[in-house]
Amino acid sequence: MAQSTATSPRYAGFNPLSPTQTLSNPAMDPDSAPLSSSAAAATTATASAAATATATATATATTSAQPQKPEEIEEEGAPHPELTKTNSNRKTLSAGSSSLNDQNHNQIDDDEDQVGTLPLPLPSINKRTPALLHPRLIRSNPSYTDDLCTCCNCAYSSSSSASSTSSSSSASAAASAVAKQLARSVTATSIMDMPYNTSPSLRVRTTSLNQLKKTADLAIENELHVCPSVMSEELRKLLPPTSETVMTKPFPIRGERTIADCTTPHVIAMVGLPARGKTFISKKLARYLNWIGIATRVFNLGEYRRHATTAYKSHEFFRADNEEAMAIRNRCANQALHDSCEWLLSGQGSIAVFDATNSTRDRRQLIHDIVVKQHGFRLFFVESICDDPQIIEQNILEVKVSSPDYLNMNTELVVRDFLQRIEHYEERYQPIDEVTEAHLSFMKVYNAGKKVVVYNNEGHVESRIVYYLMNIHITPRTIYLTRHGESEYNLSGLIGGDSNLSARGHQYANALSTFIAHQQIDGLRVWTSWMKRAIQTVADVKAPQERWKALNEIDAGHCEEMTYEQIKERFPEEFKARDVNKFAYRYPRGESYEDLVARLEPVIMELERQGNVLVVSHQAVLRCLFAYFLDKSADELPYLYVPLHTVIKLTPVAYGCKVEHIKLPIDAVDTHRPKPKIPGDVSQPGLDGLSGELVAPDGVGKVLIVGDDVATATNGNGGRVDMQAHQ
Ligand SMILES: O=P(O)(O)OC[C@H]1O[C@@](CO)(OP(=O)(O)O)[C@@H](O)[C@@H]1O
Repeated sequence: MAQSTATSPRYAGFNPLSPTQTLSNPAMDPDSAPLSSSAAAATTATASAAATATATATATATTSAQPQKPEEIEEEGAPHPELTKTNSNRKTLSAGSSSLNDQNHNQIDDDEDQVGTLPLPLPSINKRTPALLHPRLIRSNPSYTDDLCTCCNCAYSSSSSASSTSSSSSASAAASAVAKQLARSVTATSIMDMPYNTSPSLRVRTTSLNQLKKTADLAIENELHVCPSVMSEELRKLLPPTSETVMTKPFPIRGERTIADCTTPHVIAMVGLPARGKTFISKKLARYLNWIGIATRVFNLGEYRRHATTAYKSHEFFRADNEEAMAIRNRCANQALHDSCEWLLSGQGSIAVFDATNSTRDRRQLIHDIVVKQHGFRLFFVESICDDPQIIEQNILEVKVSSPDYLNMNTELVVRDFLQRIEHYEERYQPIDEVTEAHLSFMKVYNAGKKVVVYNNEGHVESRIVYYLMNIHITPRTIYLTRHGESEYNLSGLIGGDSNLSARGHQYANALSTFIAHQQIDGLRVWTSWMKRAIQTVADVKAPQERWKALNEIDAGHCEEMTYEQIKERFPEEFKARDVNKFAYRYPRGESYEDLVARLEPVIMELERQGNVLVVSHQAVLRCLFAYFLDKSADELPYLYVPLHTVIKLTPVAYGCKVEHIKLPIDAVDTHRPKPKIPGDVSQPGLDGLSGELVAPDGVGKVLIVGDDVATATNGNGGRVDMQAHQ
């Protein structure tokens, strides 16, 4: 990724109060590294400070308020990829094909019908009950619009009660409605369906609600007939989590933080010409948001179109005057948007990413009308603008060539056809305009992150998205993950602690340095935890080294330096509870995997900014990092197989990651404890059957065994070793 010439201070001068900000990418800005100071030393950043915050308060929105017709089909989204490697067969694109077309603002609106059912496997929709909705959503429902609560003007009141004659009786009736909704949600839904019901504190709430469910009698229901603002603390705890009822801790854990921050569903709508990396951004963003605990799903219009028709024969399909195709495209766009909103309403997710070109003002207005006005959701546009022919070319060659649209087609023809497809879009493309579309909230990413503009940032979720997208890059690189060499505690089955390497652990340290030297990795940096076993493992690795406290192993609290058997014996209930929900389980006075993910977010952010990195850490920590790159769920994460004396090599490709497991030929104990069939059982073989075998679970990668010739080769001449500590 090209480096910006203007730099910004931490968070790139990002100021939510400023309506327009032009930000530089902080990728090489030492100040913006969350934990790293040494990263700064390595950067060649041309970091002048001060993001050019060209805050222009553009107040007048001249956008037409008339009902909009979806005039243009906004599809795009062939399979994606990281627009990375150069290709020797690369064709040069005509300069004209990549130019942005800011003209054609007077475009026709094609007709649109809201029909069209696609055979997509969408989840069944259970509407959220109002009690589970954010007040904004309740307000957006006509039956809840008129009367607000007399206590606090919240939306816990409604006009739905025909009997309400005064404001107080209206409030009481409304409270009653809410209580009924609550009771209904307790009985019929939904707490167990909440995406984050794994959080320990939610577990408490779930239990309470389940009890309530059992005993739900009139008395309890009556007690709930008050606005949450005046409800007792006790009662409020029983409410399903809404923005009013979730009490976050000073350092909230993942699930709680998520619910509190993301109570209002969001639609992230992509904007941009084809081959501008929109699908890449969508998928990567979704992976990140899911990993931090915000349930996110991508709705890719290209997939809808391919389900709807096999009519695509050539770029002619995308001509603006192709009425038949336009009708199909419009139907698909409407359906995808409709499904996004339904999915959010169902309560299954918090963020829907609408991956389409959305390249005209009218289309964006229509999206705004549906998402914001009709549903009361938040809407954030992410426009990817690219006039660098090389990036566009790479994108076409690496992603579009393998698109189902071009099965069995010669590469040259694909490139030609796709460039013509882009031209059809260019005829009508209208980049987001901060004057005529001043009511929108958006960011613009230029040339894969060289420059970023943020406008009307509305909140925390948007800020995180902006920050994340400012940090990712598409430069080819490789990340190596490995655990420390076998430790003395590993040998005796003790968890945690800070022991030294065993004799075999030292052998692994030698083998690792040899392996790394043989790889001849350009600009490699080495990150380790602060633990002795990790630091000893890279003693001979010749590359700049950094120590991250955030990479320390999971804190087992009272169970530190015990074997699993000892924990089972001394704390049987705790031991069992961990097996029941290993992701959410927090050791007494220690951490959970959920906590670990939160602790590791800055590491991921910094990893995204870096080039080649070797991370030497621990079993639980590496599971979390691995899960981010492989898009693994919270259920799978704590059981990912990360054996000792094995290097996991991750190479970004297309929209994902190539994974190689490279086992160096030094024996080690197996510390993997599979999920037992019976919680708390230490004798039974696990459910995943991984114990003792080096396999690449789920076929996610291949296992390579590096031969003795490499492992015993002499160390290469290494580079400078500079040590930095991170806290
Ligand atoms: O979450 P589980 O499966 O217990 O694995 C984490 C454990 O792995 C261990 C080894 O048992 O990690 P490591 O040796 O990599 O530091 C423990 O220290 C740690 O508590």
